[in-house]
Amino acid sequence: MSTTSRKVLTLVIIRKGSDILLGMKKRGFGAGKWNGFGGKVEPGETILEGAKRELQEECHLTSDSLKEVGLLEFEFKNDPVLLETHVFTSNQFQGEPKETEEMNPQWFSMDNIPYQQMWLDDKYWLPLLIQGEQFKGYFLFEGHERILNYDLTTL
Ligand SMILES: Nc1ncnc2c1[nH]c(=O)n2[C@H]1C[C@H](O)[C@@H](COP(=O)(O)OP(=O)(O)OP(=O)(O)O)O1
Repeated sequence: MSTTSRKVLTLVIIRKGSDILLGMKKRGFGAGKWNGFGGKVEPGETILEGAKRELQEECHLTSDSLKEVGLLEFEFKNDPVLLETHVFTSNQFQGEPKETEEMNPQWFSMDNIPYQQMWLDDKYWLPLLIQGEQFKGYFLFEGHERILNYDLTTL
């Protein structure tokens, strides 16, 4: 099936020293997985504004220094919607992470990232983000637990 529409999403990975902040998604798409914070960009906001808003809404942190480091496209077999996901990171933020209705935030050591409970693609690109690389990728899923093919390049 060919793509007929695109959804623009954000994904924010906050770093602090040798730790990264992930949230356990409590409901909706990707529930039960650890992930960065983010979601759909709303009409009238820029992608960066959407990333900042989702970070605030999902774990109560603010950051004025989010940097876009990755662009990931996700497709699901037999689903015409392509998810265009803009990945941001920062090690500067204000506030303390707080649980919300959507996410339960937790710091993880970069040596102990819970890849087994994350989206399967994360193990390919998250190490690049941690190393300070910029990247672009495409992942074709069958269901949520199988990658049929992918392409990932550093920029
Ligand atoms: N495959 C994969 N790996 C890593 N991260 C993601 C994916 N697919 C994804 O969708 N994501 C990320 C991108 C976004 O940050 C979230 C999904 O956002 P979602 O919860 O659908 O968007 P919201 O706007 O918060 O949704 P509602 O408000 O409608 O609940 O996962």
